[in-house]
Amino acid sequence: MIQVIVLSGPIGAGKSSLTSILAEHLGTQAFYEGVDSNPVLPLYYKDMKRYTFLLNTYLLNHRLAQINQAIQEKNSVSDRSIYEDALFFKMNADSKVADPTEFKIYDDLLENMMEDTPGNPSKKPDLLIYIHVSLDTMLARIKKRGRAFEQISSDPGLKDYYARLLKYYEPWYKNYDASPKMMINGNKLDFVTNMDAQREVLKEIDEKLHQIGNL
Ligand SMILES: Nc1ncnc2c1ncn2[C@@H]1O[C@H](COP(=O)(O)OP(=O)(O)O)[C@@H](O)[C@H]1O
Ligand SMILES: Nc1ncnc2c1ncn2[C@H]1C[C@H](O)[C@@H](COP(=O)(O)O)O1
Repeated sequence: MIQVIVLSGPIGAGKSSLTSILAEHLGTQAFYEGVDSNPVLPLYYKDMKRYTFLLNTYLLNHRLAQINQAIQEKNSVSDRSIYEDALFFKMNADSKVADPTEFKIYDDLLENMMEDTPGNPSKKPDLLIYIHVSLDTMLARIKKRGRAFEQISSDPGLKDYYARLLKYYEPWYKNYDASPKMMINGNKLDFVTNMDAQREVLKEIDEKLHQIGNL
């Protein structure tokens, strides 16, 4: 049986942290998006207009390869869904940072790639876990993690970018219908350092997995 769990949520929400906690709890394999090995990401943060299409093409290829691995495992956990890339791209197209035609071509390609085909396993996840955070939490976590190209201290314009990104997340989650979904309160629950909070989050996820019959 194929069971894939994917995390989703804004930058710094805690997706990678919860991915490793959950995979360890379930005794299953974790898949990470490989930020440090992504050659386009640092270029993107320097020049979003030029690199949005290339970054998303790179990510589409990378995430599809990862999905093909993840669907072979039982209850594998991935630290970001493929569907969120379109959210970033759409936001950039809406604000004229990216070309709307480029977005349309990307979006059609994504839809084609994710379409179920007879005789092949579905690439869609079995559960999407969304970590909700406020802008303050998001900014604090980005600062705490300290990835150089994400820091507002070196590029103050990123504050507005992060605020806009957050605004795109709420309707995105509301409209997401590719699989069952659930929301975790990433503001309230410090599942990284507080073991009670961690147990609470894992309990919520176990209950959801039982409910959808995947545990
Ligand atoms: N719920 C949480 N409570 C406290 N700190 C957190 C929480 N989630 C993540 N962090 C911290 O915030 C930073 C970003 O977390 P990370 O898991 O890398 O986020 P993401 O993968 O969503 O970008 C890390 O330093 C991590 O330890
Ligand atoms: N599709 C994307 N467009 C722009 N930037 C993206 C996209 N996917 C990921 N990113 C960025 C955001 C962060 O800087 C890193 C990693 O994301 P994280 O939420 O920290 O796991 O990549």
